[in-house]
Amino acid sequence: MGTAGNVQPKIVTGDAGYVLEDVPHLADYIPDLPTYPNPLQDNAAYSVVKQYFVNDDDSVAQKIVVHKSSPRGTHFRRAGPRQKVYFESDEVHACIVTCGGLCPGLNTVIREIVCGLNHMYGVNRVLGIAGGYRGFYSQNTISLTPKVVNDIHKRGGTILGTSRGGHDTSKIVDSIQDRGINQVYIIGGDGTQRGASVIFEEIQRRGLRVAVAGIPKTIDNDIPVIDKSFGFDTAVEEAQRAINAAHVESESIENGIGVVKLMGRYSGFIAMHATLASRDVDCCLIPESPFYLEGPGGLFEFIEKRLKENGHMVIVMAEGAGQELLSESMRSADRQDPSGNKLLQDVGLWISQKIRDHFSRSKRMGITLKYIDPTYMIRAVPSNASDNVYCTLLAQSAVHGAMAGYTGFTVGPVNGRHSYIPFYRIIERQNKVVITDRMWARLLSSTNQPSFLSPTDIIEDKKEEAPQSQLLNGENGRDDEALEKVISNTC
Ligand SMILES: Nc1ncnc2c1ncn2[C@@H]1O[C@H](COP(=O)(O)OP(=O)(O)O)[C@@H](O)[C@H]1O
Ligand SMILES: O=P(O)(O)OC[C@H]1O[C@](O)(COP(=O)(O)O)[C@@H](O)[C@@H]1O
Ligand SMILES: [Mg+2]
Repeated sequence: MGTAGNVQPKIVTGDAGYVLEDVPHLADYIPDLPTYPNPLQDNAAYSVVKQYFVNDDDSVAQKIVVHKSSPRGTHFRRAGPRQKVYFESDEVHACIVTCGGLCPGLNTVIREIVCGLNHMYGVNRVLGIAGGYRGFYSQNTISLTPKVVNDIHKRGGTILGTSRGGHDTSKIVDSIQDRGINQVYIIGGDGTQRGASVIFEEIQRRGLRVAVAGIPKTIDNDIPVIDKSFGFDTAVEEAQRAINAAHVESESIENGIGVVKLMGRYSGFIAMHATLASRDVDCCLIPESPFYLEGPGGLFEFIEKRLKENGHMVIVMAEGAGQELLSESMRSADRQDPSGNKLLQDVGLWISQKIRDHFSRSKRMGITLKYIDPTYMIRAVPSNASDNVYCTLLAQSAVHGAMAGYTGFTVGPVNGRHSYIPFYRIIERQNKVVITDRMWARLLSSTNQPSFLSPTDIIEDKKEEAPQSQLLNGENGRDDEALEKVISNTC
C-alpha cells in the first residue's frame, strides 16, 4: 500500500490574506495540451442559463464567519463547467470504481457520472471496475451506459461491488494505462481517497494524460472540509426506525431499557444526529466523548435516576464509543481489517451486559434491557430523495472537473458551494464531533444526560487552546487538539 503526501500544494495568494488551495491540472505537467469548446454551449437544456460556465476566478471560502479584521483565509476552486475542455467527447474513456464500506447513494453517483458524461459531454465509453481497487487488475470490467444504469439509484449497495484492501498502485496504474483510460472516477472514504492520491501521483510521475477525480463517500461523515457526506441523511433517517423500536420496547415494560448501537468508528455524527432527530433518546454515547460507568456522575447512576423519573430509557451509542473501557476490561488484541482499519469489539453487547450485571448486583431495581443492532440496515438501503439530488451534484461536478482537465481532486460542498479540494486536504485528518461546540451542547440539553466531563476542564482548555476565537465546527483542526486535551484530562 502506498502513502500519500508527495504532491506539492498549489497555493495562490491574493489581497487581504486571500489564499487559494488549488487543485492540480493536466497542463501542470503536460505542455501544449489542446483545448476544445465545451459542448454544453450547444446543449438546449443549458443554453437558457445565464452565466452557465463558471468563471475561472471563482473560489469558495472555507471560513464564512469572519470578523472586521479577519484575513480572507483559505479558498477552494469552485466546481462546475468550464468554457474550455481538455478532452474531445469521442476520445474520453472513463472508468468508475467504488471502494470501502457501503453507503446509501453509491449507485446514484455511478448513475449520474455515466449519464452526466453521456448527456452533457456525449461520452459513450465508460467502464465499471468491479470489486474495488483490486478489480483494476483482477476482475472483469462492466460496460456502463445510460441504459444499464437507468434504474440503479433505486437499489442499495453498489452495482460494481466493493472491497477493502488490495490497493496495488503500480498494478492499478498499469491497468489504467493498458486499457487506454483517461478519466478515473474513484468513489470512497478516507482510505479510498488516500489510494486515489497515490494513483494520481503515479499517473503524474508517468506523465499520463489521465484525470483522477475522487467522490467522497463515508456513512460516518468523517471526511473533513466538506459540509456533509452523501448517504449520511439517509442513514440517520433509517436509524430512527431502530430508535423507535427501542423506545416502544422500553416503554412497554417497567424499568425497560433500549440500547441501540449505530455506526461510527471514530466519529459519532450518526449517533448524535439520530439522537437529536428522535427526541426519544435519554443518553447518546460517542467516541469523542469519554464516559465512565461506576460511581457519582457515571452512566449507572444516570440510568437509575432516569428510570426512577420516567420508568424507561433509550441509550444510543456509536460503535466506537467507550472502546478504551472495553479493551481495558476484555484485554483484546488489536485487530485490523484488510484496509488497516481497527476492528472494534461490539460495545453494544458489552454495555448491555454491564448494565444487566450492575442492576442484578445492586438489587435496588429490576430492569429489562433490549439490545438492537441495526448496523448494516442503515447503510444497505437506497438513498433518500435529498441524498439522490446531492449525489447528482457531486457526480456532475466531478465530470465537469475532469473534462476541464483538473485532476488529483475530491469534489464536495464547502459552505453550500461545490468545490474542487486537493486530496491532501481530505486525507490529512478525520472529521469528528467537537464536544465543545454548540451542536453537542444541543444534544446534551435535549437528552439532559451528564457530560461526563468536569466543566472546569473544558473552560481551562478553551482558555489555553483558543484564545482569540471559538470555532464552531473545528474547521482548522485546532478544536481537535483541544478535544484531545479534554479527553486526556478526564480519563
Ligand atoms: N494509505 C492508503 N494508500 C493506498 N490505498 C489505501 C490506503 N488506505 C486505504 N486504501 C485502500 O482504499 C480502499 C478503501 O479503504 P477503506 O479504509 O476500506 O474504506 P474507506 O475508503 O471507506 O475509508 C481499500 O482498497 C484500501 O486498500
Ligand atoms: O463491516 P465492514 O463492512 O468492514 O464495515 C463496518 C464499518 O464501516 C463503516 O461504516 C465505515 O466505513 P468506511 O470508512 O468504508 O465508510 C464503519 O462505521 C463501520 O465500522
Ligand atoms: Mg474509512
